[in-house]
Amino acid sequence: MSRSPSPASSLDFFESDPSSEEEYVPVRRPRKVGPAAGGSKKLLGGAKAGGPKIKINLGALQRAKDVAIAHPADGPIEEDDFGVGDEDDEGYFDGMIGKRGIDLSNQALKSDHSLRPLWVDDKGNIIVEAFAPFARQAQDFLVAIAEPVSRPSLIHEYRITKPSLHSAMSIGLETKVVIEVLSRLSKTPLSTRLTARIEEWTASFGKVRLVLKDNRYFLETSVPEFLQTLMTDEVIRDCRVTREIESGPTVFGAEQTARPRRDYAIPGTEEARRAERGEIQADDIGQQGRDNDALLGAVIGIGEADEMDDEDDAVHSFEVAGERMEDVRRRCKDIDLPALEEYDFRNDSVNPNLDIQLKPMTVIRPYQEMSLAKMFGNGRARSGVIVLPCGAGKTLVGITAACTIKKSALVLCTSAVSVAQWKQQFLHFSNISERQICAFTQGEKEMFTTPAGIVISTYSMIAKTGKRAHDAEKMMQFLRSREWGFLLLDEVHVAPADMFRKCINNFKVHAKLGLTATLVREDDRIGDLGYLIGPKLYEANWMDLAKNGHIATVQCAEVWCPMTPEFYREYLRNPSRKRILLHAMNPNKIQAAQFLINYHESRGDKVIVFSDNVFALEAYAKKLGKSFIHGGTPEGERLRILSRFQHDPQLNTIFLSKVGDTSIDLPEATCLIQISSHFGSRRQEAQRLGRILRAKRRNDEGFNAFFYSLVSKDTQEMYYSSKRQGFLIDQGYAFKVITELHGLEAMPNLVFPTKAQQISLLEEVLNTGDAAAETADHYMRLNNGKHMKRPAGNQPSSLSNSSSMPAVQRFTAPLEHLSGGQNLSYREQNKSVNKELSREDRQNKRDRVGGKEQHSLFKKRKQELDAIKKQRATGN
Ligand SMILES: Nc1ncnc2c1ncn2[C@@H]1O[C@H](COP(=O)(O)OP(=O)(O)OP(=O)(O)O)[C@@H](O)[C@H]1O
Repeated sequence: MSRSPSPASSLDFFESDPSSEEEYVPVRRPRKVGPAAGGSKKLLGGAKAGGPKIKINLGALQRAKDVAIAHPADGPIEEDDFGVGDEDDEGYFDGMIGKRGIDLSNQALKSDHSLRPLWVDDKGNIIVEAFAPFARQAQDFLVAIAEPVSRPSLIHEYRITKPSLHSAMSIGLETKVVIEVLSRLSKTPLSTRLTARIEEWTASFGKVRLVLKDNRYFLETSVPEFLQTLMTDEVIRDCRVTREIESGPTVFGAEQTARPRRDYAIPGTEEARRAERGEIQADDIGQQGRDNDALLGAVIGIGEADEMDDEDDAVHSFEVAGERMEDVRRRCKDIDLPALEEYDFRNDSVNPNLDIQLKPMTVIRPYQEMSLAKMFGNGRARSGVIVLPCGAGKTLVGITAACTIKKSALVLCTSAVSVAQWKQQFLHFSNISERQICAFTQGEKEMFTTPAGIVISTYSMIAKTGKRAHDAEKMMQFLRSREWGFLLLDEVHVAPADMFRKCINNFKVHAKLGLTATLVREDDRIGDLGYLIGPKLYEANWMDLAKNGHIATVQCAEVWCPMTPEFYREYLRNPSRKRILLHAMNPNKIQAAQFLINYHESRGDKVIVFSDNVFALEAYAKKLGKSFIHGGTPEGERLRILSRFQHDPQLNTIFLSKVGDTSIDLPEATCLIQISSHFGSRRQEAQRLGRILRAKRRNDEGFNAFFYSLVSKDTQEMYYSSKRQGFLIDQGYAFKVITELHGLEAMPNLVFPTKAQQISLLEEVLNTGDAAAETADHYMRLNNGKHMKRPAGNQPSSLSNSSSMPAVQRFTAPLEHLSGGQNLSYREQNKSVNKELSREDRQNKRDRVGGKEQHSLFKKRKQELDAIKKQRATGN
């Protein structure tokens, strides 16, 4: 089977069967094609019981994720199918997968291994044969106990980690159940090392709780040794609050920790409707979930999980300082006594109830119900994170959680647009009245007047430091002074950023729920969510949701556009800042964009073209006669363009800068073309794809949405592009490479058809100042979000059909301006990549002074000076 990019050379694949093996070979650069790739053909699987030793290379499996293994039982799978031996390629998949591989060399297969779907190694790496019997049940179980690493069509990967086991414990699974079920699903016996590790990692989970009572936080445990550890720990001791009358820890009765069963239905579910009609009693509530557990137990041969045995005799507790919450949580995690946060909202008589419920017409979907069942599984509200794909309805999940808890709630999101959307959705899906819900943004600063209510704000608004306006300060005091039943964090992956952490720690909150589609950051802080918010409670499988019509099925393609020789020559010669502009403005790319827009408009699609580079955005849009929106487009014009895109059959394509990555709900859009993007951000790629996942037509027979990334060949864009795709590939999306667009050259009105025109474009690009993205985005930032008059002759004209290049004014600006990303309240980029680029840039500058090659005499002198400096520094 071939591992090189698909030879697809035209758009024919639109019409082809998406399940066709030939068409969906995973797309990878032919980095290493040679003897190693086609090397030895050792036996990999299909062994007899007790047969040969097994060694699987995960990195290689990654490459083979979508290679169809049609009949695994029919014969041995050969290493070549997985590209084993192509070791040099490993670094290519950095960050996507454990590179070490899964080693089962000391394990013998069980006699009925073909019935069991899992390969499990002693480090907790798991490979699932998604085509095997019981694979479905196995995956439901794995989602609860392990981290999904990659879930393409046939081979899935998971990894057991400490946080993933804590998530499992937090939703009520027991250590022995985890081991028992894993062992039964595995083709080989579990190693003692792994079982010991699972036991060790779960031993103390759930034994320590962090509880908010009367505006004071307490650490609670029923295990005396843990109490001892906590009270003697240096950090925790430092966070302890001792009051005169309570010098020692307080002791409560057993009822404090008893785990109740859920005896209320989650609003919006069939169960809730049946309970309302009196068809089921309190005792039967939650039975469906228990039945499912029993069914899994029956399939794998064990009984229903026992109730957690934590009803000890007494609970010891001591107070910790509210303002030291982050330290307490982090320290508890570090000493392996993670503090569980649960809220017994039904028995909270201190905080007033909020009269909120879902409107009768609101019906939540099965996966939304499943995620909420994890949060409310034992009758209390567990703090944690729910991960659902873009467009899958996270807002309704959050609203339903608020309707279940029925206490005052604080909702934080990333922008003022999202605040407005959340408010509107609360009013749409629930019975909350305008009096009970308010927004806290630059423009709105009201407080609710009822005893309980909802406040929606942004992370930046809450995290703001320094002097605030009087009304904003009053609002903050109001927020800080009270207890909140529920803190809802939208796009929770932003929360670990330094400036936003205080949003979590600033308030007295009982239950926290984080929502996100992409639990990824390009730094390593995503793990902090575990102690900042709580464990991951649920993560949906994108492909399953697409199969069931909840999100659209998307065909993804990367279109390789060769650089014209003239552009490439300049690309090689120029520093990286200019290079970005050169590969974005490559005439072949502009033509490819024109061709794809025409093709999709003629099919009746609505097209969004994304460009982070605002200079390119304007240039493309004007040249192709399309509307565009970026940070500098006035609000009224933005709304007008968006509304026309939705309703006007004459306006079928819009160009969007980064401002459209999130929070723009355009269910009409069915095709996305990305012409320039912000380095290697996997999250941005997923969020952009999210714009078409909610396509209105998604349930039409045979409907596909389309996602293209236009990449200038042999430039750094290719590297970033493959990095960006990492997250989506792990969700099961296959990116097809298109190397040629048939019919492009014959297209009437093709832009830049002659060499002379291309060279004139090149001249314009080269004459453009380094801060080529000087656009209204920049003005927005300078003017603190308010619009500012642009210089004469450089007015944005979003609807302009002029074919001229945008007027440019020269001024200096940092590299980020080139991406149009400076207008976001939260930016994420691969720091190491940026460092590399600026280092390269500095080096280029050093070598070139005033655009000319530095004279060798200066170079030599510089080397001498460097040597002297070094000598001085080392004292020699
Ligand atoms: N159960 C449901 N019933 C009806 N409509 C729903 C349901 N769940 C979600 N929706 C609708 O689906 C659309 C997408 O939902 P939402 O905006 O909450 O997605 P999201 O997951 O927050 O996406 P993103 O991550 O892109 O912001 C909305 O129009 C919402 O009203």
